[in-house]
Parts: sequence; C-alpha cells; structure tokens
Amino acid sequence: MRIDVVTLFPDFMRQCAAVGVVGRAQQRELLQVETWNPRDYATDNYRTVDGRTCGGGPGMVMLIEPLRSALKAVREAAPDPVHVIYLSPQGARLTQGRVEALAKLPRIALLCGRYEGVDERLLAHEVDEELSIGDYVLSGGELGAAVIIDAVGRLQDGALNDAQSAEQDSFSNGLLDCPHYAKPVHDALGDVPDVLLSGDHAAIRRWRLKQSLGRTWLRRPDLLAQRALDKESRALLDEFRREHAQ
Ligand SMILES: Nc1nonc1C(=O)NCC1CCCCC1
Repeated sequence: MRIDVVTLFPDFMRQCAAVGVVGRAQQRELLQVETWNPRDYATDNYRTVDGRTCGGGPGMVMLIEPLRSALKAVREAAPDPVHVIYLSPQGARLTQGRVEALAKLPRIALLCGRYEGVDERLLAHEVDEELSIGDYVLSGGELGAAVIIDAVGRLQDGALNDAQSAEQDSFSNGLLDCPHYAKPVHDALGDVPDVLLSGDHAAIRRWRLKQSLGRTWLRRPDLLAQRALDKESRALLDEFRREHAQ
C-alpha cells in the first residue's frame, strides 16, 4: 500500500512513519509513505502557501494552487487511483471499521491542513473524504495523518509478527481489549490471574472474552449496544455483571 502525505512538515511525517511496526512495514516494502510539501509548489519568490481569510477575521487559509499542484504530482507519481482524505474536526469520526477498509486500498493521500484550514473550493474538488480523529482542535492535520498511517500500516499483511494480535486488538471484534500481564507472576502490585498460568487454553480464551465484554460494558456501553452477542458471550457478560455487583 502507498500513502502520500501532503504536509508543510514532511520531516515530521517521515519520522512518524519510520518507527516501530510502520517503519518495519516500510522496510519490508509492505507500505510506502511519501511526503509532498505544498511550499515546493508555490509559484512566488516567497513560496507562499497561505492567504488572508476572505470576509475578514483572524488567521490565514491555505491557498488552492500549491495544494492543487502538489495533489497533481501525487496522482502522477504512481498509476493506481488515489483516495484523497482531508483531516479535520469537521470530518467523520475515524473508526476501526473505516481503518480496515482504508487498509485494503492500493493508495491513499492524506491532506494536512494548517492555519485556519484549506480553501473550501480545493476541498470540494480534490478531496474524497474528510476524517476526524476526535472532537478536539489540533494545530494541524499531521497528527491525524500519523494516526491513520499507523492504524492502516499495522494492518498490512506481514506487518505484525503475529497476525492474531490484529484480530485480538481492541475494537477489532467490536469490544475493548482484555487485560494483559507479563512476568513476574507475583509482584508487590498484585498477582497474575491463575487462569492465565493454567495452560488451559479454552479457559484462557473464555476468561479473556469475559474480561473484554465486562470492560466494554463498564467503560464503553455504547460499543456493546452496537454488537450482537452470541449465547456464550451473553453468559460470560452475565457472570461478569454478577461478580461486579457483589
Ligand atoms: N480533530 C482532528 N481530527 O483530524 N484533524 C483534526 C484537527 O483538529 N486538525 C486541525 C485543523 C486545524 C486547522 C486546519 C485543518 C486541521
């Protein structure tokens, strides 16, 4: 998969994509991340990329031309069609389901706004989808782009050493993740639950599912409401609720 990022801070974006699982995915050529700086496509001597807000008011707006030229270069850089995403609080909230769909595309481009935003005409003609990583305002779209690169990059086949860990992530099955423990088995902070030391993989699976269901019930009941539960899950959640009520 190829991800092209249009950003005034290319070094920052390249560093975000160079570490950990995503960096390894790039080394394994499972993922390609390229950056494009609109300032390189500005036509004046000052390499201007912003302009005063029409109608008055504070702040500046990113100009159409440098962004349109940068996106033209993005489209021409490789044969596959590009799905262009603009990061902003006005976008649809990013979900794991949307991440999984994006991870299947051959190419996406991430347009990172700065200042007060991007000229609406550019968004209307060049952007396919507007996405938000949450209901808060950042100083630019780069952190949202970094979130998408990470969430999509780690899902590329071969990126994770143990494919299961993608399936068992929080939200991948619509539930929050279960608790995790490592050695030592006994610590001043407490002990590892006995079931995890039992070697009984069926019991461990049930315990983990019960903990995921219980956590989701306690912390994100909205997610639970969206999810049909099979007979086993209903029984495990009832068990968790009874124990929690005691
Ligand atoms: N929230 C968000 N989710 O994705 N991006 C977000 C953001 O707050 N972005 C900053 C704005 C700042 C003005 C220009 C456009 C981007």
